[in-house]
Parts: sequence; C-alpha cells; structure tokens
Amino acid sequence: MAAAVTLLRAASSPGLAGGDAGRDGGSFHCPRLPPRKKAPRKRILCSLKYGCLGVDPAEAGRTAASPVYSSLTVSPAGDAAVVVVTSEQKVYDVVLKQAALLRRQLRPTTTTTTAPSSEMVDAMPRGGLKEAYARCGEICEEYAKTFYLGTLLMTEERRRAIWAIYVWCRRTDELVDGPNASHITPQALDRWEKRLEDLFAGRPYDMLDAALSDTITKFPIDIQPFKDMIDGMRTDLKKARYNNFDELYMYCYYVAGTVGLMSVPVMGIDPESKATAESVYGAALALGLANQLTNILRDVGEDASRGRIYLPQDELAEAGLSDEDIFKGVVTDKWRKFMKRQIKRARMFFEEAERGVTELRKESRWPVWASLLLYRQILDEIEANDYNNFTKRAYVGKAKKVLALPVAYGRSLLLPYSLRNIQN
Ligand SMILES: CC(C)=CCC/C(C)=C/CC/C(C)=C/CC/C(C)=C/COP(=O)(O)OP(=O)(O)O
Repeated sequence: MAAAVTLLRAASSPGLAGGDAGRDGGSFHCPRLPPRKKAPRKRILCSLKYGCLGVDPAEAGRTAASPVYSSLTVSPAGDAAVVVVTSEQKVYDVVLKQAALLRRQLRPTTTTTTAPSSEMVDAMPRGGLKEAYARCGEICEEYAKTFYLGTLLMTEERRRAIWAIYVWCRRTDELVDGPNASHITPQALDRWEKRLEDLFAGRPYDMLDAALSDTITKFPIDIQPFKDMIDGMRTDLKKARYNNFDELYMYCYYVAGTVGLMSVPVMGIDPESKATAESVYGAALALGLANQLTNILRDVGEDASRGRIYLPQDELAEAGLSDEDIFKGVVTDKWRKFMKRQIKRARMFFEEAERGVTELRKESRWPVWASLLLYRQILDEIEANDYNNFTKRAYVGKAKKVLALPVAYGRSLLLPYSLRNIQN
C-alpha cells in the first residue's frame, strides 16, 4: 500500500498540516478546524494547488466539487475529530519543519561533534575526507555532468557537501534501479536506513558515507528527507500503479522532492533575500517534483516494459485510456490530450521552482538553473516527438545543452525575486 494515500490524523495533532501554519504565496488556505461541538460533521474544503492542474478552464467549475480538494471531517461522534490530509499537506509539514531548522541554523541533534569520530576515521581512505569528497565529485561528474560543472562555482565546502548528498541519493536510487535491483528486499532497505542513522550519528560504514557524515556536521541538514527517500524506494518495491495524482505526488516527493529539501541548507539562501525559508524550501520541493514528473513522462515506454505505470489512473480513465493502451504504446489523440495535461502540470511545478532559484546564494544558482532549464526542455522534446514517449526517448541535444549553460549563468546574476519590487 502506498504511503501516498491520504493519511488519518487526530485533529488535535499539533502539526495540523496546512492549518494555521499558512504559506507564502497564499497557496494553502486550510482554515483551522472549527470547534467540535459547534460544527459536528462539518466539512472544510482546502484548496490545493496542483491536484486540479491541467484541467481545462471549461472544466474549472467542476473542480470545486471534485476529489482534488481534501476534506477535513469532524468525526460523527464529535469527540475524536479525524482529519484526512492530502499528500500535498503532509509534505508541506516536512517543508515547514525543514524551514524551521534552517532558520534556527540547528545542527542535527544526533550529531554530537564536528570533529570526525573514530568510526569516521576508520571508514576513510588514507587521503582522509579530502579523498572521500573527491570520489563523490567524480561520481557526480560521471552521472550528472552539467550539474557538476555548475557546482564548481560554489565554495569548496558547499560544493563538496552537494556532491556527498548527490552520491548518497544516487546509491539509494541504485538499490532499486541499479544492476542488483532484482535482489533488493525490504530488509535490505531497512539495513540501508540503519546505516543512514549511523552515519548521521557520526558512524559511517565507508568513505562515501564518511563524506556525508562530515557534511551534516557543517550544514543544518535534517535526516527526515533522507529517510523519506528510502520510504520512496520501499514504495517502488511494492507499488506499480498510482490511483490518482495525490498518490503520485507523494511518490515524487519521496524520490525527488526530498533531494530539493536536502539541498537547500547547503546551497543557502541569499543573505539579501527577503523570501521566507518556507517559500525557498517550497520552490526546492517543486523543482524536485517537476524533475520527477518530467522523468516519468519521458520514460513511459521504458517503465511500461517493466510493468510499471507512473501515471494517475483516474486521469488515464478520464481520458478514455487504460493500462492496455500504455502497454500497446500507440500515440492517439486521446494520448496526446492526456499528455498535454501532464506536461502542463509539470511546467507549473517548474514555474514555481523558478522564483526560488533566484533566492539562493548567488554562487549556488548556476547549477540549479542549468539543471532546471535542461530538464524542462525534455518536456519540449516530448512535444517535438508528437508525444511518442512509448518508443522514442525525449533527448536534449548537445548544442541545446551547451547553450543552456550561459543562459543559466545569466539567470543566476538576476536579483532575487523578493527584492525586485523593493528596488524598483
Ligand atoms: C529551487 C531551489 C530553491 C533549490 C534547488 C533544489 C534542488 C537542487 C532541487 C533539485 C532536485 C533534484 C535534482 C531532484 C532529482 C530529480 C530527478 C528526476 C533526477 C533524475 O535523476 P537520473 O535518474 O539520474 O536522471 P536521468 O534519468 O535523466 O539521467
């Protein structure tokens, strides 16, 4: 079962998602739950941002009553209020937590010292941490060249930290997507999680872990996004279908939104920026989601050949499409229409991410812009392929890749969005 589905929570829970916490940009409008006695069984509609994306304006009226709105329902008994929380709200709780941590510039509580522990020293090669980070850099360069090039502009400490995070994510992903994926069991993921806890406590198992162990002593990085990513891998082991966008949203958070959350404390917010930490984390989350949705749209055919369909089943059905159509892989008008809706949604996540990039420290913006521009172009390529993502892999050519670098650099010089009106 997906962790993605709505979760039940007592209304009295202190971290009531989307409740009075509020959100910059006004996208969350979940009012407080009403007092129990006065409003038994009252339903409160929370308008969420992305659930209804891609719906034609003509259909807009219908969305008000459609299930894309989460319902907060006071229980019939009136005494134990139960809240159904959407994935977007649940993830937003994590965003708030991470933002609070960054604001306070806290070190993770499990880390007791900034000096390498004896376990850390044992796990390190003779060249020590320097060599461990260099290896992380090589891996990052090998798998994500454009992003790697961008990181070279960052300060050494930040760049090395980003590489260490990248490598941990890559290794986690390889557990379920790599050559040994067919042997991976939930127990192996449990062991990987234990290993994560150990490295956060200063007890790394190997040199690559040692680099991350060191990184978390230098930046206010929380373990939760890392654990959530492992949860995403657990989802991948047992789930091959997503009933609706809410479920898919959660999956995308687990496997990619988490990367955005892990990166912000290292990339840093521009000291001049007037944006709140929540909004920057929100943008980082949006970029992870946008990238993952794009990745899914690019790989429809490849995933189908492994029996997997990472598309909202209800939206497929609405478009008159079934799993069989995906397995057959014929581009029809129904498929084009369905794809247009999915692409539109992915672009909206990219749009949300854009503002946030400008709020990052100047030297951190370039790699993020570069990867944003390049990944977003995959959507253009899917369109250029007339939506044939069954047998053609949308690919951004070398020339376009090279061109993206100066464009990204130019954008990284722009004033943070939060300062633009102030200065004009
Ligand atoms: C926007 C702000 C404020 C900060 C930036 C925060 C960051 C760095 C967000 C990026 C998140 C990210 C890179 C998520 C990973 C998404 C993803 C789908 C990666 C795909 O990785 P591969 O599987 O290696 O891709 P390919 O299959 O294309 O090679």
